[in-house]
Amino acid sequence: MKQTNDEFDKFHRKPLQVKAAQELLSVYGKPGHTEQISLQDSHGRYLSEEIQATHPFPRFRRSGMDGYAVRSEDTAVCSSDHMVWLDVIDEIPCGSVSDKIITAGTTARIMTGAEVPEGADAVVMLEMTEHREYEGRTQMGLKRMIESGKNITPIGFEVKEGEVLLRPGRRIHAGEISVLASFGVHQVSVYQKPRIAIFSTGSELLNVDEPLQPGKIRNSNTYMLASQVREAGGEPFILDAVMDDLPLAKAKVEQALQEYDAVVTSGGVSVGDYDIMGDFVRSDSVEMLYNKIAMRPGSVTTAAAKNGKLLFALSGNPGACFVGFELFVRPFIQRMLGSGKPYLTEWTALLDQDYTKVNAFTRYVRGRLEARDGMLYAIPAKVDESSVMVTIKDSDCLIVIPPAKNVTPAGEKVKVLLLKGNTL
Ligand SMILES: Nc1nc2c(c(=O)[nH]1)N[C@H]1C(S)=C(S)[C@@H](COP(=O)(O)OP(=O)(O)OC[C@H]3O[C@@H](n4cnc5c(N)ncnc54)[C@H](O)[C@@H]3O)O[C@H]1N2
Ligand code: MOO
Ligand SMILES: [Mg+2]
Repeated sequence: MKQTNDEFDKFHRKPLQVKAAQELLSVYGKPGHTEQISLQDSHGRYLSEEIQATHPFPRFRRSGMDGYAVRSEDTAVCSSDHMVWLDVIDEIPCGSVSDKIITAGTTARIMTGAEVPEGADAVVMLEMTEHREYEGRTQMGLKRMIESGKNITPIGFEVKEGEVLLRPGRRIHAGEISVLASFGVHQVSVYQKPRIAIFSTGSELLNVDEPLQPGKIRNSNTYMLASQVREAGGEPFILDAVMDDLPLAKAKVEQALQEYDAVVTSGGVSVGDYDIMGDFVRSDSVEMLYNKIAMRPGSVTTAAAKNGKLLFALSGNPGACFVGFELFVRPFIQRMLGSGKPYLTEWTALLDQDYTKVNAFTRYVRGRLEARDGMLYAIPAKVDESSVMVTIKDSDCLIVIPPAKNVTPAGEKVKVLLLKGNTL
């Protein structure tokens, strides 16, 4: 399905479907190098090793309550008018192991989390018991029958020995950290963060710390992309923006392609006189993969390869730049991190209101998800033009509107791609 450079010119581009373009890219970005880091530093990183349970968890019969370890059969005759008294033969704080065996007529005081002593098969809550000193012995009294197993967490209740707990490519969050800590994995093997070079093209761009000048704007795409790279699990390297100057951009991209795992640029991919990235990918310097996608925003989203590395030349329009990253760059980064699910998670929702724009291409409309009356609604942003920046921040999904000649009505089932909380 790959197209050659000659099949394209600036104005006659052959649009690829999003899926086809994603497939074309999918041969790039194999899981990369790994490194060992400390458990404390592993939050947000991607595991590169399989974690198996080296022991059952819990590893011993664990008391779930502060109370008394008993033999349930000793309590069989308990009732509201018959108190059974048991001799207290030990006290077991958490972290200690009793060397006593609970035999008929005896019990041991035990704390939550402590190992239940041999002989006992249940734990009685402290609040259910009474106490006395009787003929020089400390005794616990009980009026309720306790069934076997009560308040004891059995060995291996959570995890059996040898069970696979985490697989390579799993992003490490609080729950994973807890597993790693529990099994003593203090040095964690993770994939190195893919190193992604980012730069914007455009003579109109000012640095964020520069005062505004007539006709110019501050460069927001570079920082937005850097943030998206981080979110996707990569490490962004922000290079200085370049003016609309082809030789300059060419030198910069070629250099960056050697030094980084991939290069992401924004701007200059349309048909304008100064759209130099479009000219660059058509040059012999790189192998163009596509320069038109059947989608909106970002129809001019472009990609090229050189020596097995990828250049993602995204549109300069902020909305198109954002979507282009999520659909094409993010999966590449995710693949390098061993992720089995590199693409945004897809759900189905009901369109909250009529979507009136029509198009021959599939639209990825920024929007918000809301749950009402047990149904999930997708609410398109009020303004979703490709050139609009400010509503990106209010979006937690992309609503997929297939090519439509007419209004897409409220209540229609639509696919939504989750932008947040998409990690498992
Ligand atoms: N005659 C045509 N004109 C345009 C077409 C077309 O098909 N025929 N397509 C339009 C569409 S759709 C898009 S999308 C844009 C794509 O533009 P480029 O990718 O070439 O991007 P630029 O021309 O460089 O910039 C577009 C827009 O974005 C602003 N921009 C650029 N870089 C940044 C940045 N780093 N931070 C913030 N904003 C940025 C730039 O100032 C422009 O306003 O082309 C349409 N035109
Ligand atoms: O590339 Mo433009 O963003 O399709 O609208
Ligand atoms: Mg342009």
